[in-house]
Amino acid sequence: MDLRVGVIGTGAIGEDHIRRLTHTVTGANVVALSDINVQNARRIADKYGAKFYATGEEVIAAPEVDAIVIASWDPTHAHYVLAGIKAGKFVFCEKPLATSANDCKNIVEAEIAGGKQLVQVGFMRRFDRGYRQIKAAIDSGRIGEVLMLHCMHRNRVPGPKHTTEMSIKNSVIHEIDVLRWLLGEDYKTAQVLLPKSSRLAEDGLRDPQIVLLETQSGVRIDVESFINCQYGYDVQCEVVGETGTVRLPDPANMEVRSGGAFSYEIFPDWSDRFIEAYDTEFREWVDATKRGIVAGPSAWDGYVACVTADACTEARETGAIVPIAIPRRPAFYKK
Ligand SMILES: NC(=O)C1=CN([C@@H]2O[C@H](COP(=O)(O)OP(=O)(O)OC[C@H]3O[C@@H](n4cnc5c(N)ncnc54)[C@H](O)[C@@H]3O)[C@@H](O)[C@H]2O)C=CC1
Ligand SMILES: O=C1[C@@H](O)[C@H](O)[C@@H](O)[C@H](O)[C@H]1O
Repeated sequence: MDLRVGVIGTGAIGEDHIRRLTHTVTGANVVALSDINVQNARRIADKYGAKFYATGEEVIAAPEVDAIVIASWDPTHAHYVLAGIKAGKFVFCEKPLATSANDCKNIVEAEIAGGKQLVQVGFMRRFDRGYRQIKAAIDSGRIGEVLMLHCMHRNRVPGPKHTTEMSIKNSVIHEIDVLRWLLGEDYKTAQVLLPKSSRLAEDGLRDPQIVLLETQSGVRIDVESFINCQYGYDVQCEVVGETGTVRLPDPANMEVRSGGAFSYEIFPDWSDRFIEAYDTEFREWVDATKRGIVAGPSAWDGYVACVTADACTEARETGAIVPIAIPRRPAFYKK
């Protein structure tokens, strides 16, 4: 039987996930949805044959809904995740799990109190073919012990109402999660450097930013976050080991030789750049949910990412090197 999914938030990625659950992933069906933008949500409900509900809470309570996808704005996530846990339903929550570590802690505690893991966080880079290849290379020992990582996360232009804080809590949070997953260890300290700001960064936005992380074993990481780079969506990652390096491949795209020049298209945003990762993420989520388990990034991973992002925010505000106090992982969240 198909997994019957209710979606909260039908904006850019919410609609894309509805399309993917309907047309790309087998074994699932979007039966209910809600958004405060009622007109757009009704249009999407009609298009995909789902039932429109006036509130997210009604979607969660709907008897025909087995599992929830949350794709509303970041500050709304915690409330809906907690409601999903209370209803005993599986929840896929787009990143970040919440906008504060304290809200994440409440989610983790609620999940533990309920006695069953239900929540997966939308850290889709763990499902990307290139990052998976890097992980396999690291785990095989092919480049020796990892010493350093050089990463880049560039967006062409920021989304509406993007703030300096969001560059880390909404954007670099992807690196915070995926690098921790690649290395299999948590972070120890954070520092944020603020280079000269782009003149195209409006409303006082500090952009670019450089996030420096140190892991518990001493691996050093630099992440350039540049939200206003203008030329395209560009994610890079190079891992330097004792005996070699591995680098994230760019997605396959056509090469053009024309007019005396060689060119290679760079995607404009995340939706095309990571399309295969999102597809794989949802295939695996539907499969695991039908088996009654959480197999992807957990609420614990969302919590640790948020603790780290909060430390980065403090580091940016104070200019200090901030220690990152990662709580001890409960046995409930097996590694
Ligand atoms: N994994 C990834 O690579 C990506 C993740 N995201 C995450 O997905 C979420 C949505 O992002 P976008 O689609 O880009 O934003 P968006 O602004 O296009 O869509 C968000 C939608 O949520 C709705 N909404 C806001 N508050 C609501 C509430 N209380 N109840 C129901 N609906 C509500 C808005 O009306 C809007 O339609 C964000 O949390 C973002 O961080 C977004 C883009 C990529
Ligand atoms: O999650 C995402 C967006 O919300 C965020 O704003 C972008 O910076 C990220 O690259 C994208 O993957």
